[in-house]
Amino acid sequence: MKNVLTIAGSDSSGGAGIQADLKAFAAHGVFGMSVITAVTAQNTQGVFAVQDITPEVIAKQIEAIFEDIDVAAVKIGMVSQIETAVTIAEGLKKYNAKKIVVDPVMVSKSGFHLLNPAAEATLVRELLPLATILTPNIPEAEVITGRTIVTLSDMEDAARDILALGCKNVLMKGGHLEGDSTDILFDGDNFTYFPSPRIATKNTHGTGCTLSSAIAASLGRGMSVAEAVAAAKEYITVAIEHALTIGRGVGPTHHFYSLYKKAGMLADG
Ligand SMILES: Nc1ncnc2c1ncn2[C@@H]1O[C@H](COP(=O)(O)OP(=O)(O)O)[C@@H](O)[C@H]1O
Ligand SMILES: Cc1ncc(COP(=O)(O)OP(=O)(O)O)c(N)n1
Repeated sequence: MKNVLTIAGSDSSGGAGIQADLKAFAAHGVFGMSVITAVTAQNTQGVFAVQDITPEVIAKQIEAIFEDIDVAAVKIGMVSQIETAVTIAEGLKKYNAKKIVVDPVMVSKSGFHLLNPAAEATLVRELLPLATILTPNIPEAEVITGRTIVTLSDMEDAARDILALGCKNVLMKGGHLEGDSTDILFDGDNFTYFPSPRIATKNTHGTGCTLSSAIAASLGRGMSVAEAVAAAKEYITVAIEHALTIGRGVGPTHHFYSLYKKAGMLADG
């Protein structure tokens, strides 16, 4: 079994962050490991408090894993502070980590700043160049490029700008646009479109975390970037189609629908 690491924040409600990442890893048949960057008090209705983990403890978690275990791929999510981004970059360079998926998490769907705005430039400078693939949503791509993005053509232009900053591939996620939810992969030469009809649901908590972890899991299992994105897009689409009405707000994606169905574990068969 391949070992895949998530470096991200904890979501107490289990829909996003570390918890979503580990569920996605389990559903993809890889062994999940975690470096926790921050602990959030969060549920389906919002984020209510954050405790950042110190750079020393983040560095120790990275050291504990890489000194002992082979890491096939890494996903980076909530980074929160300047020192956090610098510490992660130092650790991943020290251990020559490969197959790195960077989800440049900035603001939760509920509007909470999970990344200190003062740390945006550091994230771009320190972590983006390490990325095998960067997976920004539209608002994140707008912050990174300074562009306004409303069309698929705007997404392509932003992808070109982002790749020029040093990552090897960029997946522009279309969840925040009107109409179909089309994601666009740019590898420096070609644009590949991954369209899906927009699913009518309010339950989209953790969609970005789920997608980036699914990509990391498949990269860790040896797929190419394009294959991993295609597989992850199928996975997130099923996870949103069967998203769970948990809590009073925006419910989480369903990581195990296909597995449970195969095993006859669903109430509706
Ligand atoms: N309502 C929806 N229907 C279908 N796919 C969606 C929907 N919302 C998001 N997605 C997909 O979920 C993934 C995460 O997208 P997005 O919501 O843009 O990211 P984030 O969670 O980081 O804001 C993308 O693959 C996107 O296309
Ligand atoms: C701890 C933590 N990390 C990341 C997020 C953002 O998750 P995302 O997949 O972008 O989904 P939303 O929360 O925006 O629905 C988070 N909320 N918490």
